Amino acid sequence: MAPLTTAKAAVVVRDLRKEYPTPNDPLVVLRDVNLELSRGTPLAIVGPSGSGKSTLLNILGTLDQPTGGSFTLDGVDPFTLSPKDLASFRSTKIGFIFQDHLLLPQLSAAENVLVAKLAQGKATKADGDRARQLLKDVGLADRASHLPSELSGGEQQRVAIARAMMNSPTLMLADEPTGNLDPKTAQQVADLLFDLASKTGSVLVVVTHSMELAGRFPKRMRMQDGELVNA
Ligand SMILES: Nc1ncnc2c1ncn2[C@@H]1O[C@H](COP(=O)(O)OP(=O)(O)OP(=O)(O)O)[C@@H](O)[C@H]1O
Repeated sequence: MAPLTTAKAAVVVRDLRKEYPTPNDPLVVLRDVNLELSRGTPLAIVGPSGSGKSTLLNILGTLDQPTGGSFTLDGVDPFTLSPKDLASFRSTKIGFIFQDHLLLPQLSAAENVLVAKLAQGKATKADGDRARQLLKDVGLADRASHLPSELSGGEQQRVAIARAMMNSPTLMLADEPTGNLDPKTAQQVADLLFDLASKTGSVLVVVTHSMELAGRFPKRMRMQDGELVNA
């Protein structure tokens, strides 16, 4: 049985389980995952291919539902929310950074940072100012009007980081954020992630195969046999 919840933990995962039906026995990907993270505790999750890292990240991102156990973010169980409330919870509480940054090719860097607000049809002047400040924070003040195709891979990933920060999320989830970058750019992007997460107090969770990236985290865990263990 997992220990009792710590009141100040932003992320609390208890006995989390995820299984997929198969014609025979179900495939159990997450067996018994427990995790507690407070603001300012960056975590790297490592583990072999197929061990369930992305599955866990998708559940923390509320993109997928567990089949057992519980997950709360800022004290809220997102899976009890209506689809509309869940979408709003996700967009305000969670920022995503993927290996393939998934920028919209027809939008400028600044519009990509603002995309969640534009999709809601209500980007205010203050939102525009924040997007510009974020682009400045990631070192791209002079690239705000560039299209993704006019930016390097590292620059595109920095735009994706600024986009993830737009709503000052409680939780920043990154799946192989430096996977497609050369070593020097990867280091710059990792530095930026740390800086921004510590500046904003977001909980940063990164899934990576890179031991170099994982080695920089104060807290590292490994997915092993469906459980998270200290690495
Ligand atoms: N929708 C699904 N239906 C059935 N099985 C799935 C589904 N999604 C993932 N799996 C299985 O769950 C297991 C864990 O997958 P997951 O993508 O979480 O692993 P991972 O640790 O992120 O791997 P990698 O490092 O290669 O990205 C794999 O065996 C995968 O085949």
